[in-house]
Amino acid sequence: MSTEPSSATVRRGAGAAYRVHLGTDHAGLELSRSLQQELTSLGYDVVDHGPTAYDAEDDYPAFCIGAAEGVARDINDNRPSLGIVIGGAGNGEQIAANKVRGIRAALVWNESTARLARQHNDANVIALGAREHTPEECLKFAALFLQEPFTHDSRHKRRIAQIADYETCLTPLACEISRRDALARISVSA
Ligand SMILES: O=C(CO)[C@H](O)[C@H](O)COP(=O)(O)O
Repeated sequence: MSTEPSSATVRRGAGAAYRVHLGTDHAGLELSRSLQQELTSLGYDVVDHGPTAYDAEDDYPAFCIGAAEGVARDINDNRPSLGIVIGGAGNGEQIAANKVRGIRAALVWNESTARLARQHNDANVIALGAREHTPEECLKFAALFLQEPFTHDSRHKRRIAQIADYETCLTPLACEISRRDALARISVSA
């Protein structure tokens, strides 16, 4: 049974290993369209979460949360999947994507942050600012993000697990740290 939302447009590339979910707003629509074409031609299985037409008054949250939910659904189904959310700056789009459980969305603004998003953060979504870069730069950032593996270094896994713990158990990390500090103070004074 397909898990695609009915509003999403799926473009299938030949031999795609990864599915890529895209969501944007009016500020990123042109870039999203050219990224969809490029990524499809590179063999990615592209899912467009909109918008489908230019509207200068549209709002990014639903489109970007839709893309992030697509990634989260795929991860849940053990399907290799990543997401790209685009806006004028990318900030609000990143914030919206990060509200979806299981999503680690990174704002990418150069080649280094594109690589580090995967290497250190195992980011499954990136946000791009279409008004901040040329389309060629954005394509390069997207390609670097999609191709870069996570390092699986234990320190990065530990930090990602701390974020996931907070997300799933709502155990406030700050409380945990202050509890440990308090215990340390007690053992020093004893
Ligand atoms: O980047 C964004 C959010 O972070 C939006 O794309 C941006 O705020 C849209 O601006 P406007 O409505 O003035 O075109």
